[in-house]
Amino acid sequence: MDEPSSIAYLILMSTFAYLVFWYTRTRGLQQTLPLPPGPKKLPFLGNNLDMPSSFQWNTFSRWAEQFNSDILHLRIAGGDYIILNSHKAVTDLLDKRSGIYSGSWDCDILVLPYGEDLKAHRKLFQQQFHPNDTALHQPHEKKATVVFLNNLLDTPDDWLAHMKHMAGALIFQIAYGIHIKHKDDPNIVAAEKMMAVLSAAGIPGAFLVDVFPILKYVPYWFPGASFKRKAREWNGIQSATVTPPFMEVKQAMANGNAEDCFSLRCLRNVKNPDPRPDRLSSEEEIIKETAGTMYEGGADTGITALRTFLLAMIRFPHVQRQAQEELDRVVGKDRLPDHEDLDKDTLPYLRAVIYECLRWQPILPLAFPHLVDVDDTYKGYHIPKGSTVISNLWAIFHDEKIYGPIDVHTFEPKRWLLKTSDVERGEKWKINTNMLDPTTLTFGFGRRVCPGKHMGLSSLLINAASLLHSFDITPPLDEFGEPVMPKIEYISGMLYHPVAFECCIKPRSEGHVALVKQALLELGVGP
Ligand code: HEM
Repeated sequence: MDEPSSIAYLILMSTFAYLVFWYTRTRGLQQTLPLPPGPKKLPFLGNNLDMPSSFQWNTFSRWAEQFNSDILHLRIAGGDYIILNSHKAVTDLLDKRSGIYSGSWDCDILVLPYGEDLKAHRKLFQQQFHPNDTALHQPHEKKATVVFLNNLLDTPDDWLAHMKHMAGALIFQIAYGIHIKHKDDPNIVAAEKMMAVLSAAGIPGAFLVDVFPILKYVPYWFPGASFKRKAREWNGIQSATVTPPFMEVKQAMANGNAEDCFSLRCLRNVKNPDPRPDRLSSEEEIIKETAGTMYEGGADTGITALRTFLLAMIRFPHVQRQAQEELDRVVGKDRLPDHEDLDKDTLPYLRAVIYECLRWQPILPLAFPHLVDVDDTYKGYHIPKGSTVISNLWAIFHDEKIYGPIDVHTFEPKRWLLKTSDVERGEKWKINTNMLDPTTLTFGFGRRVCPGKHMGLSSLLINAASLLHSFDITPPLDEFGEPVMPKIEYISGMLYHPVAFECCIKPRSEGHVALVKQALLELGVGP
């Protein structure tokens, strides 16, 4: 061997020896490290019997206290589960180590896309649904809200149906450029059927499999495995829902009369389209699936948030009045609120109300499970590769160290506000930016953070502002004219929404009615 090649050989061998040493050392170290604490595991059964079937976040919080640890380990159906109960643990792992904590389950019944195509889906979102490009969603949000307000004027008791229609119509407009006018539009009917299958309220098993995806491997005949039959049903319905509207866009594009929308923007960039109008190339299939996830990810989450908002407005009338005073001062009575008004410096009280809704009753109390791709260590504990990592957002949102000293179980928007001396503008408050912004938790973490986050928040804000600007929201009256206050009761599920309740939604004045009618005319979106 000549000299240079023997040096190269030596370097190669020492690098190899070092890598072997490092690997065995870290593997050895990891395997000697304990798992995070948690309830005692039974042979074969692990923690299966410890798991409550509802409101799991309360049990996780109790265990965190009992084991004095913000990170817990459970073994359920043979799978490893890591439960994170503090903001620090969630940020350290899911945000800072997002590169290895962003895996996903290939789970049949999950609301959102999982599997190999995930990266392609996210790329399309990044390219064609960018947070700075508000033109793709805000004008449609405004229109959908005005139609919603008008429907409330006509049949206020049907508020939930109107809300669902508004959320569905908005997504169809943005995803496919399709104008949904009637509540029995076949697209909406199909989409609602799809979401009904997913509704955790009706299918506790489905909720459990979302949170504990390993359960999907239990056999069909297993007692309680009815969610598996639902999953089959779901696959068929999902395809029947997302294919027709996408084919409409492809056809309209070929005819040269497609409206600007997410699908069209993506289709324009396709390198290898299938020339047949009723077929899709693999590239087009990915766009179809991605557009489909907009409804799955964006419709029910937004409705859940608005339902909590309405409930809070009924239960806390003084909060409603303060928000209306702010809207009257900033927006006035001659126009409806616009997106430009929704900045946290412009309507700080409204912003505080929305933040408080997101915190008080989190839309997804356990966020979405992530998978860890490799063995890891945290706080001296071993985190096994393949563990499902669950963030207990409920615990974080009710952590007194973060959201105290005002009682964290009380609905109190003032916890978000600081007094200001800007008396000239009539401002009393500004948002306390030192308080942990709930939108950094509500929409998930790291590489998997919700790609519709910007739209989710802006649509929630414009709806809340417009509702309070035009209407008074009060409890229903009984036969003696006495108010019947709805209870603060929630249904345990992946999406956390209140038990059905009634409310009175009345226009604040004739002037407010006229404003809605006028806006409807101006936007050219007659009922
Ligand atoms: C208030 C409204 C919304 C909430 C609370 C919400 C929340 C979430 C959460 C928690 C996740 C999982 C993030 C993670 O794994 O860490 C997610 C993912 C997702 N969201 Fe949203 N979202 C909302 C609105 C929307 C909207 C309007 C759209 C689309 C137009 C959307 C589309 C999606 C999609 C496609 C995913 C899957 C992303 C992935 O798995 O990579 N969401 N959302």
